[in-house]
Amino acid sequence: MDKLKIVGGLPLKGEVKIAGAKNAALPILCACLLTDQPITLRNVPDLQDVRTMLKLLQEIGVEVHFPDVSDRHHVVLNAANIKSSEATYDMVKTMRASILVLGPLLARMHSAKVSLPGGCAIGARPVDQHIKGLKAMGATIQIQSGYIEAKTNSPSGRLTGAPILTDMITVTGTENLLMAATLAAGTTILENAAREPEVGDLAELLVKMGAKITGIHTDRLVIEGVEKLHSAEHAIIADRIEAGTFLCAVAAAGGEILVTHCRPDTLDAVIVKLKDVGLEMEIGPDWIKASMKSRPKAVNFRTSEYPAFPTDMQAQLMAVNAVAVGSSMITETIFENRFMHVQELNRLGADIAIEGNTAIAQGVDRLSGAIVMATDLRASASLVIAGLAAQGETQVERIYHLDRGYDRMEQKLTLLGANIKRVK
Ligand SMILES: CC(=O)N[C@H]1[C@@H](OP(=O)(O)OP(=O)(O)OC[C@H]2O[C@@H](n3ccc(=O)[nH]c3=O)[C@H](O)[C@@H]2O)O[C@H](CO)[C@@H](O)[C@@H]1O
Ligand SMILES: C=C(OP(=O)(O)O)C(=O)O
Repeated sequence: MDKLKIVGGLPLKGEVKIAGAKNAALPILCACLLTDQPITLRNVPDLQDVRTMLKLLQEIGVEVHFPDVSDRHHVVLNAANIKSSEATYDMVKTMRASILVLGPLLARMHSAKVSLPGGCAIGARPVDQHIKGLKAMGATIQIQSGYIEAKTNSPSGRLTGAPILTDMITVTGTENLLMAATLAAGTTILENAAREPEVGDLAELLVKMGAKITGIHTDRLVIEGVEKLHSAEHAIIADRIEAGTFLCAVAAAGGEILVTHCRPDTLDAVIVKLKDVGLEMEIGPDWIKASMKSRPKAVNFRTSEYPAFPTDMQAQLMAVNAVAVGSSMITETIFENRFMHVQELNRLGADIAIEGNTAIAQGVDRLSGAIVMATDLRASASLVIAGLAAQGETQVERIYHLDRGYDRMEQKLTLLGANIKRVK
């Protein structure tokens, strides 16, 4: 298993180019299932979850073509010949986002069989709202031997548009129902829809494919179903979580970096907190110049749905608080078990205690390198940030979690002057 060795204490300096968003790429790759015509995608991040999704789509019968073999960010997908409507346990267990094939397969093929995702390190993460919404659209759904078995019932085979109000805001739930609704007969109204920029990016691609959607980027999506969707081209939106991760890295380790190819307008809540931390930022339309000349100041924050502070940035900003002047309270409201990094940060010398869904961090002068274990994707990123700020050598083990969601993180950090190496 690969690990990362980091010798910390060096300030970061240079330019870093942000990749396309994992959480937009995954649903957008699944959207190709909605049509028998090719979908051309650019700015696709080259990371493990995308490779897993492409493999799953190939198993289903999608042709995956890289027009330039040396460029994995430009992909053409063609789902003209779907041969299976199944996502197996083996695929779903490695990546929960595999559930995103359910809505499109059901809408286009009129049946689908998708393994029920289990819980994961950060929480139980049920998919009851996905199922409830598809049932409201006329699907019959049974849970059989760990699989969601879904089929449509109408004589035409199409789902039926319906009003759907989810019990909570769910990102992939909104995406699954949105994709299913594009091919349903009649109008679907998704109330309490997630407003994450990645949902908006998916909706924008669907409109390019011929879908009729209004209310994009709001919590009320109205979808008038059409009989067929068609070919389209789309560039995936920049990854706001990757950009935020590099901003936290410079806030913790010090230095001056230029973050390019990003979307600062999707990072408002993160930028507000990083300003309070003391990170100086100059912000352009698609770049952020960030410099940190002193020790960070501790900030309280609370995660919530977009546009509030994202849960996917909680662990990284906690690493900044770990080395900040003062104490902070960090409240996680989205997932019930997203503090697995606390114990590992404490192994590096941090002073963080957990009380219910709140972590209380007393900033320390310095962390000192140690062997730590990554437990999930963003926990890994927070350990890398802490390792960059720590004195001495840190080894981050189990970085397959990190590889799921970051496109070449250690190469990018090396270009910024960090001493970081992947060890096989
Ligand atoms: C691939 C992808 O885009 N992943 C993101 C997506 O995950 P994901 O879409 O899985 O997260 P959700 O927005 O669905 O989850 C939000 C909360 O709702 C609960 N819930 C959700 C659905 C459901 O049917 N029942 C239910 O109880 C979940 O357990 C969680 O507590 O949004 C999360 C919240 O911003 C992010 O951390 C993930 O990075
Ligand atoms: C939790 C995350 O991803 P996923 O939903 O794919 O597990 C994440 O990106 O931080």
